[in-house]
Amino acid sequence: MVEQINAPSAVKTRTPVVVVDDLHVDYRVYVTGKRVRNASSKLFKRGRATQTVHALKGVSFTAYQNESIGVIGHNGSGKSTLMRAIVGLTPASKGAVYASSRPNLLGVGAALIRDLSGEQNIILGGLAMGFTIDEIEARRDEIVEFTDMQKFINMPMRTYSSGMAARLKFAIATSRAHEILIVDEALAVGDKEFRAKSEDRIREIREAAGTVFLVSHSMSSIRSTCDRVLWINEGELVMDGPTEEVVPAYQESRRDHPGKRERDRGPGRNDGDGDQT
Ligand SMILES: Nc1ncnc2c1ncn2[C@@H]1O[C@H](COP(=O)(O)OP(=O)(O)OP(=O)(O)O)[C@@H](O)[C@H]1O
Repeated sequence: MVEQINAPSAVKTRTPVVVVDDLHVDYRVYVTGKRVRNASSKLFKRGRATQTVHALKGVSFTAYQNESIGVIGHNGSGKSTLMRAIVGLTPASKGAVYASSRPNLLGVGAALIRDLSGEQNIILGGLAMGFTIDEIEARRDEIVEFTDMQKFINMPMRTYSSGMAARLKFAIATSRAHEILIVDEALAVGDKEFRAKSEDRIREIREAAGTVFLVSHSMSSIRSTCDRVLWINEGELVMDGPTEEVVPAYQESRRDHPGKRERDRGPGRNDGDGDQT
């Protein structure tokens, strides 16, 4: 599927890789201990009532090959839900997601084992991503070098800090070429130097004809990595456009609502107000 875009001097072609069409996601949450009416006996009895959280309310956009798309919005706005729906981990209540190939949510986390060493986890994570032992062996040195944890690579992962574990996870997951890669806050726990390296790698993936979604509260990461930004607010896509337009509009809205800035502050996160690391 190729969309033709008319330009004044030439006809440019862009290849859509993800189409999100009027996507709605509802979560049903049990409210424990709430009294619900028993219809047959007309008596009240203790039971479990459900409440619906309408996390996404009709989001639509098209992502194209070679784009690096930032996804921003304050806590609980629906960013992760959108990413999980794109990958297929969270079902749509209404609407649909179409993708030209299977999108990958960064994280071989589920495959990694805390009692194994970093080295053993590289093999395990590589196998989980479909590499053969020979292919893993060929990438091993580059993965270790990327983590910059040569001294710790034979120690059990349970001895790693959250930042070290995130480095290893990022290095393993991005050792493979991805057509559609989703990075959800993976950079938040890294230090400044690692974040810069990770951002370079995201750019490399994009240059190799990949499409990258980066969910982040760090406007500096978004600015240095993304050419387009989706701003999600209360489950709705409020703005979709060039980074240099969407980020200032988002920051301006937060200046008007300082309470949101406090809510978004969390460990390792930036609140989008500036270019902190
Ligand atoms: N598994 C779940 N069950 C019920 N409600 C959920 C679940 N996951 C998310 N929600 C709700 O859906 C809404 C959107 O959450 P989501 O995690 O997508 O937000 P987010 O923008 O990624 O937030 P953050 O920036 O804090 O990571 C929130 O109201 C949240 O409470």
